[in-house]
Amino acid sequence: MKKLNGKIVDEEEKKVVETYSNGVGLGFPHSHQNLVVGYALTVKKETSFLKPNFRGLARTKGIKFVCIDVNRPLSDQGPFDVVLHKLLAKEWCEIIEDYRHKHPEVTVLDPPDAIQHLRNRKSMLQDVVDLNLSDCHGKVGVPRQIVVTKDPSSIPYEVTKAGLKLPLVAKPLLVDGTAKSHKLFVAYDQLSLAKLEPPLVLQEFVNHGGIVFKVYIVGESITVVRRFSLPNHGKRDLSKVAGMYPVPRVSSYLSSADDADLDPSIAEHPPRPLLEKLATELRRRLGLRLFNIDMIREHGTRDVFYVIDINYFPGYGKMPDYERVFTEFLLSLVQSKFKKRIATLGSDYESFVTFIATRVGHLSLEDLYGHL
Ligand SMILES: Nc1ncnc2c1ncn2[C@@H]1O[C@H](COP(=O)(O)OP(=O)(O)OP(=O)(O)O)[C@@H](O)[C@H]1O
Ligand SMILES: O=P(O)(O)O[C@H]1[C@H](OP(=O)(O)O)[C@@H](OP(=O)(O)O)[C@@H](O)[C@@H](O)[C@@H]1OP(=O)(O)O
Ligand SMILES: [Mg+2]
Ligand SMILES: [Mg+2]
Repeated sequence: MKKLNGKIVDEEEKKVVETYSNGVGLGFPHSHQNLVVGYALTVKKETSFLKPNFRGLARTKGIKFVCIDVNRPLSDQGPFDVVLHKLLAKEWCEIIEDYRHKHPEVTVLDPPDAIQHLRNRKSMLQDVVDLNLSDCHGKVGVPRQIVVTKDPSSIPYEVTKAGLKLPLVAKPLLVDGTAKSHKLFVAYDQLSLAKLEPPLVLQEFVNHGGIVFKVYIVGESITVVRRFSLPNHGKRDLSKVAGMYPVPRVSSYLSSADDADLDPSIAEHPPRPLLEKLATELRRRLGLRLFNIDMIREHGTRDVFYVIDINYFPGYGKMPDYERVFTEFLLSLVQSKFKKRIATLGSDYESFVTFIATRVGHLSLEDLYGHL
């Protein structure tokens, strides 16, 4: 640790600051704006997301991250331009909701009730169902599933009634950030289903060639990575297999499947127009800007996809180039805020400011707007 500009910084962060301050790297113009981003994250998330490289790059663009003290009133802290948060406590949701209403000038990422929608594995997929994306360079649906809230002994009956085909993936209904909420099982026979612990969703297993596409959304940006997933089950194996098997967390591992030597018909990314449409619609319907979509391609097809999971503020630290993507995203939030301010002043004023800005090369639009 060393001191830089009066602040203690990590050696690695300092190196990044120096590199980008010398004009090497990103290629976006130097900015003099100061953007204060307050964050309320678990220590685990802070470590995996706010890595020195990212902090350093953001700093060169005038972005400062400030840790929110959840034990002190939020309005006494800051002032913030943006608040990033992923904490689960109910009290926190109330605090942040109240803060949003009292401070409409602050961009809160994202609204707590919209995040809450993703905390239930049924409601998280409902918007994909409603979207009915069937003719956009491919088809996107969700696997057939039922929700079981009580009486595990009734599960075999419910499964038969709904006509679900084995094997089934059993997932805890609520995703509450605990390790337990990520404990999944694949059930191969009706009897073992009765041993499961509700509340849960039972979802048909879809053969997909062992690859899952993680589609990361950061505002308008979409990044797709491939990860290893569960292998296909064969029809012949099915008659021999019984019981319930825990799902290993293979797809959470850092090792990406992007460089693996894969069958192109399995590895080919979902078509870009399909992803654009899906992301745009989900962003709007969910009212979220930071999430990821786990998608699989039905084995043997080219364009039939299933969304199996949507996560709020996922592990962006594992996303390639996330430092640049996030920095640009945070800067774009300020720009759109300025544009909104100008719009409220009327179109003549907007043309005037644009005219001045384009002629005063060394001043950025933000510098000018800052005086409004
Ligand atoms: N319906 C399905 N058919 C086939 N495989 C599935 C299905 N659902 C889940 N899987 C496999 O199980 C893994 C975990 O499932 P899922 O993503 O729903 O769980 P999660 O605990 O929410 O994971 P995350 O860590 O992404 O939040 C998937 O990445 C995929 O490999
Ligand atoms: O860090 P968090 O606690 O938010 O954990 C999230 C984890 O991110 P991490 O990689 O930073 O651990 C994510 O991994 P990726 O799929 O994006 O790889 C994913 O598993 C989320 O579902 C987890 O959120 P949760 O569902 O538990 O709330
Ligand atoms: Mg997942
Ligand atoms: Mg998940």
